[in-house]
Amino acid sequence: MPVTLRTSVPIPLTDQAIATHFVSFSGFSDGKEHIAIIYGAPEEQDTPLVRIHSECLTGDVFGSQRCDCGEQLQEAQRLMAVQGGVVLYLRQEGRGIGLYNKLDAYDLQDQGMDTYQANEQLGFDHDQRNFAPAVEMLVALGLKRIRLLSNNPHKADELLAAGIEISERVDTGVYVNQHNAGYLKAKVDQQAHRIKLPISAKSVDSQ
Ligand SMILES: Nc1nc2c(ncn2[C@@H]2O[C@H](COP(=O)(O)OP(=O)(O)OP(=O)(O)O)[C@@H](O)[C@H]2O)c(=O)[nH]1
Ligand SMILES: [Zn+2]
Repeated sequence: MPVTLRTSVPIPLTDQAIATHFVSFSGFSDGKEHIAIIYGAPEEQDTPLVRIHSECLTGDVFGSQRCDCGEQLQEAQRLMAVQGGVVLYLRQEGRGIGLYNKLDAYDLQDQGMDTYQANEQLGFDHDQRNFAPAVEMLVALGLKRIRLLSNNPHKADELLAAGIEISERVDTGVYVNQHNAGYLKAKVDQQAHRIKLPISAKSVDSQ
């Protein structure tokens, strides 16, 4: 059964003049409530900007500085307020391990492990995410050619393998601070994320 559109509801957002709609879907195989936030009319653009964002309650909602998720989401919103686009918000908290396990993983990182080792210590893959729901949402929305706002090359690879054309890979800004420097370094060193870290951050331990 293909994933299909369920409802599209206008939800005006603070400080945004552009029309925004929250779109729900039917038929996700993982049973989760993934959501698309539509800015303007991306279906009328040749190559709309798309941000595939994995849920991060700590960063997205509360502004945690242990990661860069909150800033990346705000950047996506700022860009899309001007040029339109789509945020695909995937309910894959903690790279797919869930919130409580992510907090356990933070505990292990405070004992010296890096973000990927901590996942494995807890019995998970280093990254448990599945980007098929993002592809399914793009197809249901009729968007097969996009500009992808992400530093993660694996996301782009998975979209390409699923037949989505990426006309441009747009890197996000670099949001480094004293609490997330090790985490960002691990993403660069181990997963080839395209984050240009300042030299001071390159010298910290991976976390
Ligand atoms: N398991 C685990 N998940 C984390 C940790 N820090 C952040 N996350 C989760 O990681 C996800 C974001 O993934 P990242 O690897 O930071 O970035 P990305 O989405 O792959 O890449 P970008 O598109 O460039 O943002 C969110 O679901 C966060 O909740 C951590 O230390 N452990
Ligand atoms: Zn985060």
